[in-house]
Amino acid sequence: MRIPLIAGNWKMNKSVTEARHFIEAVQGKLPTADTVETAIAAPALFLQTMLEANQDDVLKIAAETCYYEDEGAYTGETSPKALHEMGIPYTIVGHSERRRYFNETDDVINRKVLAVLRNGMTPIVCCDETMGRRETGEKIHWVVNQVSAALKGVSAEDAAKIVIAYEPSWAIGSGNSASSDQAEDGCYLIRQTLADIYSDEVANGVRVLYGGSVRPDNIAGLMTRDNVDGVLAGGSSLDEQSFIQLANYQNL
Ligand SMILES: O=C[C@H](O)COP(=O)(O)O
Repeated sequence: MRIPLIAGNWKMNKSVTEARHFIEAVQGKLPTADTVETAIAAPALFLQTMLEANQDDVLKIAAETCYYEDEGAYTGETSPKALHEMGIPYTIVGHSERRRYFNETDDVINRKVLAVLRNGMTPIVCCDETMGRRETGEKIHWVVNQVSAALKGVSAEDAAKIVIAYEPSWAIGSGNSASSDQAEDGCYLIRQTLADIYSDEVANGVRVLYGGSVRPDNIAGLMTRDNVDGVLAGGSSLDEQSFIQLANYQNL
């Protein structure tokens, strides 16, 4: 059984103080991890404060990115080794904003996936899709290529542990979520790609999330779909009450 994962991605928002207040506010209000797992990915400079405020340890504190080397002369980068040492379990890799604004290529994303796994963490690998490609029917190649490139050299054993997020660019921050049919299509395609690369067993164990304008008023419909195992929410994860609602979507 795949335990749903409701994850937030704060991007470059909030201050350290606001981050601490958020974590304090959600204590005791999130489902226990054996029913629905919850995570917030935040800028690296907030993580220690968030870990310290996370007294009940239900919420997973995650990173938004990291570098693909463990240490060395890479000014300004975040070490996956150091993240693991802090107790960070998840790191987002290959978000479309990293691809677009920081020129992350499939090769860089693949190296980061390998680095996150090598350091005992789980990558949340983001898979993008542009409106133009969706309309011209190129979606299949685009999604399949991104998943295949990101997982190059990843063993079946490691692949079984990863999380993949299907995040169409046209839905991110637009207020227009994919419909539940579109989300299911994208997540199914990713699972089929995993089955082709590895096996049905691996594909059926991997959690595939949908991301793009997920809100408390549309999460329940998305989560009814067979291949949608959770969400990666941006804007609606910034407010604690909204995130608590997302996490408790089964009661909405
Ligand atoms: O990682 C999260 C996605 O970029 C979605 O962001 P959004 O919920 O603000 O559309």
